[in-house]
Amino acid sequence: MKPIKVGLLGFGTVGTGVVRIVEGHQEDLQRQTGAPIEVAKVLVRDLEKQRNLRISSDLVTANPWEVIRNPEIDVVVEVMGGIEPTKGYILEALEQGKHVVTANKDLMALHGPEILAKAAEKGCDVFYEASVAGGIPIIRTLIEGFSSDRITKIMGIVNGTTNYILSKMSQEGADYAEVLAEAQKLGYAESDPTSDVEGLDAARKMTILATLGFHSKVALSDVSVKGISNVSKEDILYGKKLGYEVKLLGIAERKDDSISVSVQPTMVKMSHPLATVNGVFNAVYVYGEAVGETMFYGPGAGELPTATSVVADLVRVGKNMGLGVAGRSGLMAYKEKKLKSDEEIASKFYILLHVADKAGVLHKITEVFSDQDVSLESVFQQPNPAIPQAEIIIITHNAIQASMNKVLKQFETLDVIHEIKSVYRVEG
Ligand SMILES: NC(=O)C1=CN([C@@H]2O[C@H](COP(=O)(O)OP(=O)(O)OC[C@H]3O[C@@H](n4cnc5c(N)ncnc54)[C@H](OP(=O)(O)O)[C@@H]3O)[C@@H](O)[C@H]2O)C=CC1
Ligand SMILES: N[C@@H](CC=O)C(=O)O
Ligand code: NA
Repeated sequence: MKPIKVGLLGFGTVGTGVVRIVEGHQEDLQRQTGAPIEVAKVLVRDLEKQRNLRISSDLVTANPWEVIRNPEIDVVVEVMGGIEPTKGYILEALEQGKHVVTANKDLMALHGPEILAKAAEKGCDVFYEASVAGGIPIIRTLIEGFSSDRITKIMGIVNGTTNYILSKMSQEGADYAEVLAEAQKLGYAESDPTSDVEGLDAARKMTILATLGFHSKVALSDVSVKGISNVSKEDILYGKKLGYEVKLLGIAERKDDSISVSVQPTMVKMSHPLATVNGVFNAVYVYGEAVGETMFYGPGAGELPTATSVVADLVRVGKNMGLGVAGRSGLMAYKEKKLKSDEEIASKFYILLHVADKAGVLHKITEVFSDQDVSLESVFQQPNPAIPQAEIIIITHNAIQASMNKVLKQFETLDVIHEIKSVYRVEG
């Protein structure tokens, strides 16, 4: 039986996991694909690096063309990351008639349509399950499981690093910088963790999910993004007091055929299932008109969970090769895209203010809200000897962003408000 020969681009956290699973689960994989899967070549950047090799050192190269233009190789698995030179390598591999499996959300969010078009032209498969929510099979769920439904909302905790940080801050009062270093050590973070903590990694994943869920070409630039680097211990503490957990939430909604996609720290009501997702775990909540509410949960990053998705994609390629049906993974983005402006988006809001600790302050603040027709769900005030001022924590009822912006603008003119510390969207 002719083996399915695989060339790996990258042999870091995910690449090592791929080799481990291909080796450890070989018999089961072979039963499904009908042929053995063989890692034939592995590209790395630095040949001198100390590695725990599970393959013959002869297979390791620093020359990309030994993988991409190797006539023996059937499938290129891209787990090196980044946009360039990676995009060029993938396009060349497709040009050479090779199928591609990738974990690269940066690339798929920015250039997915171009890569998928090239694959369709060449009759090759491109699968990218690991690119969103590492070990959760959410991409094939959207493409296949919900092909009969109309999805109207996708809400996700789709970044493992930030969820790990926020959970440790909430549960153990841990220090932000220390937990980030831990997440890096555990192999969860991107090579530049700024894209994790500033929300860009989650925005890339939401771009992919929204494109698949709404059948419209959502661009990364359509996503409004805010990360967690300014989330304070205070926010987490006060959120808890009021019954909320702070989560970095991606929210994609379609209403009256207009789409909005955002990523931001959000107060999630503790009774909502997303509030209970902790550590490196991810979860994606999907609402379909026919199916109603669904939720998918699992590890969002890490060596073996991510590699599970990569190897599952490899099995799919192997099956398609056997059946002669490769090359049909094109992007089904057939709907015109209409974007909703941020100003029109309605939600509840959490606001933390530092104010003068004197009579009449609360009255002035509530007056501003009523001027803008924003009603309040709860207001909580306490002195804070550390500042020394008072802190006011407010949760509003549903209000559109435009009204909230006007409230915040008016707050800036009130001398009793010393600082608007935080403003977050509230869900649940
Ligand atoms: N880690 C995770 O949990 C997850 C990662 N991903 C995605 O998977 C991909 C890989 O991530 P991860 O394994 O963590 O990354 P690592 O940094 O651990 O590994 C990257 C590998 O690619 C090689 N490499 C990088 N750039 C080049 C280059 N220009 N030429 C040749 N080789 C190169 C590196 O070589 P060398 O070893 O010599 O440095 C290394 O072996 C990324 O796209 C990431 O976003 C997706 C889901 C989860
Ligand atoms: N850095 C990413 C890795 C998986 O995509 C994360 O933390 O989720
Ligand atoms: Na996935």
